[in-house]
Amino acid sequence: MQMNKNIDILEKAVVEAAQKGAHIIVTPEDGIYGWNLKRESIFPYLEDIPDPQVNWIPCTDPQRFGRAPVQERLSCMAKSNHIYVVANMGDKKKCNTNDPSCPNNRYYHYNTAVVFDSDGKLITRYHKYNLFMFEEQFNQPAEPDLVIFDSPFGKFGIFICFDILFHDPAVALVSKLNVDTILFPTAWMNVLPHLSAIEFHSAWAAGMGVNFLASNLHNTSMRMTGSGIYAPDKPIDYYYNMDTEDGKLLISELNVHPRLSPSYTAINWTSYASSIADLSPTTDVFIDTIFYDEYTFATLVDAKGSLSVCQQDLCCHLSYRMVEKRQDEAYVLGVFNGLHVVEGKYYLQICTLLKCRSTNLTSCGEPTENSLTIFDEFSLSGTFSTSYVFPEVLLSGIRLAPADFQVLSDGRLISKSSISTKSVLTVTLFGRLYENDPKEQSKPQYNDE
Ligand SMILES: NC(=O)CCCC[C@@H]1SC[C@@H]2NC(=O)N[C@@H]21
Repeated sequence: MQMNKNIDILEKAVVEAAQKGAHIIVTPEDGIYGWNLKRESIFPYLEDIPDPQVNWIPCTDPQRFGRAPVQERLSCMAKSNHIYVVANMGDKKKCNTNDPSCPNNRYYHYNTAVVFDSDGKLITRYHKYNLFMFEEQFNQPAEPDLVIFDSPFGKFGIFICFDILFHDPAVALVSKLNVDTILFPTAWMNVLPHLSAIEFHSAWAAGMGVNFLASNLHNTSMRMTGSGIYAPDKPIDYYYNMDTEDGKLLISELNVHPRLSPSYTAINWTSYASSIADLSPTTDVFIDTIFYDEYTFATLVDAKGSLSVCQQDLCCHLSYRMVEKRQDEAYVLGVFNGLHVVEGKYYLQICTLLKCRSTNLTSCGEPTENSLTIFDEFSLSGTFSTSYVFPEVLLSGIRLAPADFQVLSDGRLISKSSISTKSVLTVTLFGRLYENDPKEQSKPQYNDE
């Protein structure tokens, strides 16, 4: 009954999307079974989801693999509206005591993304690999699955929420399997200045050169808002709303093969910064934290200038010009080159220009949402030792800046002339050095019921 209430909401969106001509719809993580569930309490919400190779249309043969009311309903929704439906649900897989990892209740529980094609056939099943904290109700699969499917509208890959911060399966889907579009159910809590949903997801699409369909839950009390339809060169449409509890259906048209579009060029992220003759770091620096990481910062003292800050082999370089140096706002250039260890371990290389929460420099890196300073121009680059760099630009009021910046093939993130009418909050090159990640993420495996 509870899951049907949630599916009723999703169904309205599916019907509207289909009526408006959409070919595929993505719905959010946790959108059907909900929240605050432990291993024992989630069990009744799980279904056995078969390997899609069985060629099954649950809508027409609902009992073939036992009771499967969620799969039956999703399949019928896809079939009757003639649209691909992507949803998140729970899978259960029986195991036995010969398997030392088999949980006490003899079932593995998986956080799972399913796709039904427009005939209602189950065509993919993906088990989330990188579980976030608070997901003790689920098990991590033994290996990351690279789940893809072909359709008349391009080649798709799928992963879920926290997966986006890691190499497998997210990066491998693009670099090894060349997918055009990522399907991304998520339940994303926003963290400024670098991990707000619309900011980071659009940057990942740009850095990886793919279309990205991000469907987030909308729950402002949990800082969850921010869905988007992103192309590599710009966000096509997005929704961010911390003022009301209203969700929104986003519908857009995308290039089926974004990397074939003339605007797409491969980027050498190190080239420009490495070529600057005088990249001697600014001497007047200070240390402060952003989301538990210790950054080295230098202040933008004048209305225009050039600054460099370094941590080990990562040097970040900024040239900028402000319309006016406001006395009531402070901006800094920051660098972080190290292992992030809170809520998961991942190695970051970050260059960032950001507005401090107040003119007190101890506030730099603390979340802040608004600014008044206008830049005529900026150019940010870094000596990255990774090719995985995600370019973020966030404007005052948590808005994206689709037409106001570009990334040059030598790795510079530069403003376009239109930036001089907007107030900038953060400009960031968010790099991930996957090869420096610890092999084991030391995640607890929850075995108790
Ligand atoms: N549902 C998930 O898999 C987790 C959401 C990811 C949240 C991102 S990752 C690190 C940051 N911490 C947060 O609270 N939000 C950000």
